[in-house]
Amino acid sequence: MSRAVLSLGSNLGDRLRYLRLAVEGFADELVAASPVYETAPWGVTDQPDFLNAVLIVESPDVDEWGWLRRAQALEQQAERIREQRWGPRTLDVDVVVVDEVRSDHPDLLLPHPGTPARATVLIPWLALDPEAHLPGHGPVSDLLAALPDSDRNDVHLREDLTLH
Ligand SMILES: Nc1ncnc2c1ncn2[C@@H]1O[C@H](COP(=O)(O)OP(=O)(O)OP(=O)(O)O)[C@@H](O)[C@H]1O
Ligand SMILES: Nc1nc2c(c(=O)[nH]1)N=C(CO)CN2
Repeated sequence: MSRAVLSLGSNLGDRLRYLRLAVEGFADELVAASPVYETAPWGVTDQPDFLNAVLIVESPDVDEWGWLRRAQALEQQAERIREQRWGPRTLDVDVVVVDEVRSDHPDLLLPHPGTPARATVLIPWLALDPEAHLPGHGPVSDLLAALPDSDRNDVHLREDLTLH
């Protein structure tokens, strides 16, 4: 049995449709889906706003590499073209954590190294699991509290949008 936290992001085309495509792709393993958030872009800031959300998925048959393969297959289905690091995309599915697994393989870094600094991941994750902790880093609520106000203020709940 493995349980993973996946982060979803889209800032091109019909953003909600792409996030829903990911949810449908994980329908058999879905434990919980977060609310949808509209977020200002970090990294490359000169690009459209993102929709971001987090899923918790669980399966007896899928290990961490299996979750990565599944994530990448869904990105492909979303006609994702990889052009620019941190640039616009129809669908980004990152594996944030898988249980307590640590990996320093460049194709699968676990926990995902961007997580502690990304309010766009921490806020939706906390909405699903207020007790969440990031292996090696501690409570997700503490990580979020350590970020600048401006990062938290860039993440806006979209109560009018749902993932299913
Ligand atoms: N935990 C992980 N989840 C998803 N992809 C990962 C992970 N760790 C390493 N990778 C690798 O990252 C590459 C994908 O990078 P991608 O283009 O999605 O980066 P990005 O989304 O622009 O940046 P970031 O990874 O910082 O969010 C793939 O080669 C993938 O194997
Ligand atoms: N707000 C926001 N900004 C981003 C995001 C994202 O998911 N949300 N993903 C990026 C590349 O992984 C780059 N910048």
